[in-house]
Amino acid sequence: MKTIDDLQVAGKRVFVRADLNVPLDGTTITDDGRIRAAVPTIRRLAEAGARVVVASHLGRPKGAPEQQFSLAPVAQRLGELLGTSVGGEVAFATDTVGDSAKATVGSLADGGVTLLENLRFNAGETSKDDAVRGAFADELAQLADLYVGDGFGAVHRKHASVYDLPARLPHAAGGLIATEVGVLRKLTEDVRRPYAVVLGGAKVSDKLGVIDHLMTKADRILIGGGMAYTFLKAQGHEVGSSLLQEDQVPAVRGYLKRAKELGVEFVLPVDVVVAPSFPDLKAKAPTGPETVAADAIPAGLMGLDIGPRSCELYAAKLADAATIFWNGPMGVFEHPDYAAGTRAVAQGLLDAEAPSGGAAFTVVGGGDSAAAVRLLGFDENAFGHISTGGGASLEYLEGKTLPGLAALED
Ligand SMILES: Nc1ncnc2c1ncn2[C@@H]1O[C@H](COP(=O)(O)OP(=O)(O)O)[C@@H](O)[C@H]1O
Ligand SMILES: O=C(OP(=O)(O)O)[C@H](O)COP(=O)(O)O
Repeated sequence: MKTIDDLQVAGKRVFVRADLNVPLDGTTITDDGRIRAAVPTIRRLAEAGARVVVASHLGRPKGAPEQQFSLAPVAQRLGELLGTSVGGEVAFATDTVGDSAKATVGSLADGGVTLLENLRFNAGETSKDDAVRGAFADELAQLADLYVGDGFGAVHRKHASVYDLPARLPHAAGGLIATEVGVLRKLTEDVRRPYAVVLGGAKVSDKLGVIDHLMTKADRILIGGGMAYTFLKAQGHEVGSSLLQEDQVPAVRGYLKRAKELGVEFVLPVDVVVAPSFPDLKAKAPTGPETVAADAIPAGLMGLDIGPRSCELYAAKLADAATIFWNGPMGVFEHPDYAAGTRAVAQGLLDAEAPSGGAAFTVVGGGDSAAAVRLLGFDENAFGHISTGGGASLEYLEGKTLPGLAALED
């Protein structure tokens, strides 16, 4: 893979595919970790005299503009973080390949930075049809002379800006991708054991598939968050109105059976925190949740965090691990009533000590997991590595060819 050093960028329009998919509360960015992670590559390009065209997705709009997913607040924050290297300002294009994008890119001076509007406002970005994606990539290619792939969190997506565009322009990998791959590679080689993997979050259908592979690598797999209820259902328990991937229940039953054969330990919640409905994350008003046994979730109630006994169990299962990979919050940590499980697991990572002595090597992956660690007040430097990609790092660990990495190869 070429790096930025292999490109002559001065005076050239350089398209940087970043992952600036940050959590928002209205138009307020609640955690800017992914923007901070994107800054070094953008700054280097700008300081080398490139005209930098930054692009990203945010959330999952359905191929048309939706104001709540606008990247406008991100442009402002990116300008603040880049500071003097761009005069504190990043020009924002209110579309991706339309008049605003053409005009903004056209008026860039050497060393200037622009951010395009959300790539997913265009159906071509995520289309499964190669020709439709290709046509959108052709339009994007008109905006740039060179391509730098640096959106690690999206490299597992076969999307136009990630996969098709680099085929149309001279390309290189940015510094963030190089760092992420460098660290995660360690987890695919000889890991120190016991190796524990913690999985949670809400992207259940996306991430259940990786368990098949993780079972051949990890000694223990701890399941929480929205992921837990498909497992509890597979064990024959009712899960009320909790997040459930019904069509995956048979597959999960298979994982549990195979894990026994392989001697891999699955750790599931023994109790869960439930409420009648999903909490209002804006108001953050107390919701009066109750804790119930995981095998006795009442009909109509929704599991929103692992319970206190599960927190203790998970901490104990992490305590003697030598290597830990964690993706996905244990509960709806954005609301204080459902943050305890995520806090317990984060603390568990920090307290873990390998049987041979010394702190465990810990990796936290995922936009929300990384945000949770910071928002709950943990020092991000206390972890071995905080990856900007959740699904991306899981698929990397699986040994899959990731479209956004394959496309950067020569
Ligand atoms: N039991 C649950 N029910 C619904 N959503 C949940 C539950 N537990 C966690 N979540 C949500 O999962 C989201 C993060 O999931 P995900 O995107 O998969 O993680 P990451 O971004 O770290 O990869 C958070 O917004 C959190 O509120
Ligand atoms: O947030 C992301 O992934 P993650 O939640 O797995 O860390 C990336 O920005 C990818 O987003 P997507 O899962 O909507 O393609």
